[in-house]
Amino acid sequence: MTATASPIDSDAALGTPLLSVEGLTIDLPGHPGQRGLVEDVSFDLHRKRSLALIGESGCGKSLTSMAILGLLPPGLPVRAGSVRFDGVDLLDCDERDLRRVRGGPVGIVFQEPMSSLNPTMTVGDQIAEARRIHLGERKATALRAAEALLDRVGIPNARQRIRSYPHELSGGMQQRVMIAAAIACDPKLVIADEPTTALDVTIQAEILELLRDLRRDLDLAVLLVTHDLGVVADFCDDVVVMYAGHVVERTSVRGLFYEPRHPYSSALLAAVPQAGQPRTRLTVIPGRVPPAGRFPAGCRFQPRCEHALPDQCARPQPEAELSGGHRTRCGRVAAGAVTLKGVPRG
Ligand SMILES: Nc1ncnc2c1ncn2[C@@H]1O[C@H](COP(=O)(O)OP(=O)(O)OP(=O)(O)O)[C@@H](O)[C@H]1O
Repeated sequence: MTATASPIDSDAALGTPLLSVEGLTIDLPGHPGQRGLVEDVSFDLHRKRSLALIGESGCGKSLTSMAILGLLPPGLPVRAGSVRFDGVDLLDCDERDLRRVRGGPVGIVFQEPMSSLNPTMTVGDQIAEARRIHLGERKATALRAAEALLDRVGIPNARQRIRSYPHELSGGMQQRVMIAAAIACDPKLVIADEPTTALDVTIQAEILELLRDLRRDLDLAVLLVTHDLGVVADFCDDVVVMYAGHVVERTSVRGLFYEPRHPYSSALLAAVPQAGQPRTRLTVIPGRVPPAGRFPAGCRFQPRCEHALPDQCARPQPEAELSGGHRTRCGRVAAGAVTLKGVPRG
């Protein structure tokens, strides 16, 4: 695995972020004000860049991405924070305003296309409907655009395929339709939550390639939710590592792979097989992510961390900024008491 993304860019050089999540906190239902499902999550995504939200299952990646567009399941309250997109705080928007954002300036691609596509409408009508709502196009114009979009995302015989229903397409083709719908109204940002996880490995690579081309051609910013570090290395510029609802590290992809600054990130990297390295036993992170409601005080990774000091790590760990905008939520790393291993260079 190679981290090919750009070196760490300073926030100042990149200008105002397109998306800025600040202090996002989501309560565990029935436990207001306690250790949240997602707590004090902050990150910036700049125009034309791609940022990965990574972490093991249950770390809060999906809740964070759903909260951005007001799509949290009912009963999950956002206690605090802001989500500024293009200057507007989406947490202050009502449902009507959010509908204008979703599928318009922000496209969404979910893991399971079948649960997002309408099974009773042809794929052409679904894409055309988005253009009619968001861009005010007439039906015939919108259908022509839908055909061009299906062609753009690599669906053969687009003229015929606009009349297909989702169940008549393979999983990979359905995901291409989802992507066509996501880019239908000239978005600035696409949020993709595990877009390739449900697909065969060969199809996964094709879908990632498609997303990469679209990102370049359409100047898109992409927020990618994934637990696949290979995808992160191939596709992303920046990365936010989440653990048990906290952001534990924020950096460039290069920063993460070569100079991780949180023991959890370093442990994640050690658990990935390295091509070209002699076969050795893979390191496993002992234990598992604590269930919601059982998060420990202070550093939530502390019970699984080989570098933890019980007294110190049970205290709150504020995020510390290191050189080049690299941020960690480990007080021991920030103080220089712990040195961590990344992947070998070369
Ligand atoms: N509706 C809900 N009510 C209570 N807890 C929930 C609800 N939805 C999610 N959670 C909990 O919130 C935590 C974060 O879930 P989330 O789906 O964001 O994790 P994730 O990192 O995206 O995991 P995965 O990779 O498996 O999708 C988990 O502990 C989950 O059990």
